[in-house]
Amino acid sequence: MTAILPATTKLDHAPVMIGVAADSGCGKSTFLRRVLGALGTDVKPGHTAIGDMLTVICLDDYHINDRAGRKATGQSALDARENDFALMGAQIEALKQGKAVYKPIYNHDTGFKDPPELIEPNKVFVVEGLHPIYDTKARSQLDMSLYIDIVNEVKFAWKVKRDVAERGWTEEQVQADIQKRLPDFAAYVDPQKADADVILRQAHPEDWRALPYDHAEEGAYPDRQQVWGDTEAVRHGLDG
Ligand SMILES: Nc1ncnc2c1ncn2[C@@H]1O[C@H](COP(=O)(O)OP(=O)(O)O)[C@@H](O)[C@H]1O
Ligand SMILES: O=C(COP(=O)(O)O)[C@H](O)[C@H](O)COP(=O)(O)O
Repeated sequence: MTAILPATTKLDHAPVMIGVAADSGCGKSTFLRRVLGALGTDVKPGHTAIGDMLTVICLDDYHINDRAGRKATGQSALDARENDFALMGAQIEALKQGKAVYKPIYNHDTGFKDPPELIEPNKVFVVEGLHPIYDTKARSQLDMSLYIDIVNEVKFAWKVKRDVAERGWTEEQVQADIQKRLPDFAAYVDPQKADADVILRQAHPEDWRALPYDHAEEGAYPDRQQVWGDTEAVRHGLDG
């Protein structure tokens, strides 16, 4: 199957391309679901969130191996060798040029790769995941890059809660996985901060338990602004 092809949708301008990087459990998907919700456009049902003007692509789809394959290599999904940066860079470049792509899919529920899906042009693309700023080719296509930097205590609690509730793991399994992934986080994910245009941090991480967040309330959640209003944006590179 051709991975890059002419688009059926034509754009007047090149799309805006934004990268959002963070470790697992830092709230990337939650944050971007809220952005899509705030835009108020319809979102097509499917693996990738495609709204009327914004498409959010999850870069986990570029994992080379499925879960069993990673078990065989003994490498985590954070390891650069487990991610197809050549295809990721080529497809992000193609989307930026207004082309369509057949993007692979990694299915977190099954741990398998699903058949590729067609992604057509859109006005704005967000590419979110563990490594949007890691590789030069993908990074060079971005108009803006953002790194979400959440303290360990908070992100690990969020990850445990989500992976137990939504991905079928036990708390012990998630804790063990977190410990196993720590060196790869330091080697492959955290360094992207140096190249990010913007770093988002919680201003008061010690208060996180007081936040009235509940996944079940998604869609009818009254305090969205409040939660992310508690976030400090640190701008890099403006002072030279
Ligand atoms: N702003 C937030 N406030 C409170 N809890 C949050 C927030 N963002 C995310 N979470 C919690 O963290 C979990 C993981 O978030 P998610 O968006 O899936 O992370 P990522 O996509 O970075 O792996 C969510 O299921 C939710 O329980
Ligand atoms: O860490 C991530 C992304 O996580 P997130 O979606 O939380 O950002 C990897 O995609 C999974 O570890 C894949 O491995 P598995 O599916 O075996 O856990």
